Amino acid sequence: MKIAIASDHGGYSLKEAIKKYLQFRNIEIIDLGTDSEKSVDYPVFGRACAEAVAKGEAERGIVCCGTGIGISIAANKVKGIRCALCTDVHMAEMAKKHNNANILALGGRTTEEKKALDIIAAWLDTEFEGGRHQRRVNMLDEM
Ligand SMILES: O=C(CO)[C@H](O)[C@H](O)[C@H](O)COP(=O)(O)O
Repeated sequence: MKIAIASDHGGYSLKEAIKKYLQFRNIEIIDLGTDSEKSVDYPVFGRACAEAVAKGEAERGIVCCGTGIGISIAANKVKGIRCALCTDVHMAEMAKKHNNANILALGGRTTEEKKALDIIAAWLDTEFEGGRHQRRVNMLDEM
């Protein structure tokens, strides 16, 4: 599996920790920036990650900003993207089971690192349930 990852300055430190975790799991990474804690604009990075997933350059994406809110809004503007901002493991499981979220958003200033990695593990290791949820995902993708 290949995962595209991007953040603004508020999510930079968490992004770097996530990269180490994904490497530990032998997951290939496309790092779309940012490269430091210097202030940047989250829409640029949310869009870059979303476009990489929408074009099939990566199967999934992870985006981080201070809260995860702004960068998830940006990612969800790209057609075909279902970006879920998750603040606990249950939300991450449901984001995959019911929504088949192809991008996960996390807050670098709101979710501590260990919890963020648990959330990522849940999202990666949970299967989409399909069935009635596929119908609803299809409706989302037509919007
Ligand atoms: O987009 C956000 C909130 O919805 C993110 O938290 C940003 O990282 C945040 O807005 C950046 O704020 P800063 O004061 O410019 O560091």
